[in-house]
Amino acid sequence: MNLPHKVKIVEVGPRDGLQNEREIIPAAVKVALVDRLTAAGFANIEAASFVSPKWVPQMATSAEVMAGIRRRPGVLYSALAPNMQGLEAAHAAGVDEVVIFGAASEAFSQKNINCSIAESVQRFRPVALAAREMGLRLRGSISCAFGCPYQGEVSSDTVADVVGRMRDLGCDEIDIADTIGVGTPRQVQQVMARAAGAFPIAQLSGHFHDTYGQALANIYACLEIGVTTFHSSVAGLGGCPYAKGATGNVATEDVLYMLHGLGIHTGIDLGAVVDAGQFIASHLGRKAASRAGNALAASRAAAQP
Ligand SMILES: CC(C)(COP(=O)([O-])OP(=O)([O-])OC[C@H]1O[C@@H](n2cnc3c(N)ncnc32)[C@H](O)[C@@H]1OP(=O)([O-])[O-])[C@@H](O)C(=O)NCCC(=O)NCCSC(=O)C[C@@](C)(O)CC(=O)[O-]
Repeated sequence: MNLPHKVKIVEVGPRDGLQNEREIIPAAVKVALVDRLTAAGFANIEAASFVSPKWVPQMATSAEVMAGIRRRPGVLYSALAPNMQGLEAAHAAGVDEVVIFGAASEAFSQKNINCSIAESVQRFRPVALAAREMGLRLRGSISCAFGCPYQGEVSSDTVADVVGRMRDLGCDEIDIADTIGVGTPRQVQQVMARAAGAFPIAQLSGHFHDTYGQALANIYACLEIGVTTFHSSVAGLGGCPYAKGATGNVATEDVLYMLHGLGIHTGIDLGAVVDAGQFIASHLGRKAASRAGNALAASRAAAQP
């Protein structure tokens, strides 16, 4: 089986990773995290979210975060924007890419963005048009592509249908998200292959939460069928406030350890990501949820005189 030589990792820790934290994290800590991730070599960092602060209070400091970070030329800084209000705030804050986020589950769509799938597409249409006029890159994200915490099964037909709608809105990239981490490798290949019938596989990305410990296997399964973009979260941070019980995204350190071990180029310095993971974990007062990150940090500490 031929695996790709190069993979793009979108670091989503500062947004997906932190949005679910109960204690409000100072903007300066978020800025320091994004700066560390920039220095580690990511080409794309999801740094902020311009959603209603009543819905996700942790993301209320997004404009402050965007204003504080040290940008490296060529790096894409992304943010969620569910509606025109979010888009305008994201544009004013200087994001490079906005993410419209829908779902393949009607129940989740209602819980997360307070509207049906069809209504969400109507809401995204002016956002997509305006984002184009503003010269912003546009990404679409589809939650619950492998299962839903409210309605259970989700069909691959529905995923492909939503992919088609996101494509018609002009998305440059579309994320197929396992919000609650229930997908398994063969299912993931089937859903991705259906999605690739509606949108080029080179512009699809896999966004896996690791709730059931399947995320690395699912990424490997995606590599086998030609997916080359994945999302991950430093220190395995994360969870969705509207998907109770869902744990964090797959840890970036674990993904990098696997990809580099496979000889796949990412352009990212794993050691610097381990440092970033230890930094944010220590701020949050708990151990990082990355097996490779913690092992590398421990072996480094053991090697010190
Ligand atoms: C979509 C809405 C706004 C609809 O929420 P709504 O209540 O139907 O909206 P509304 O238009 O009636 O507005 C209600 C209030 O929110 C304000 N408002 C409205 N929009 C904004 C905005 N953009 N920025 C700031 N404020 C905003 C608006 O001004 C108003 O304020 P009020 O008049 O009551 O004072 C809401 O449901 C929402 O913000 N949802 C976001 C939920 C969310 O962020 N979830 C987590 C991200 S998705 C995710 O994590 C999944 C993903 C992407 O990672 C992939 C995966 O793993 O599945």
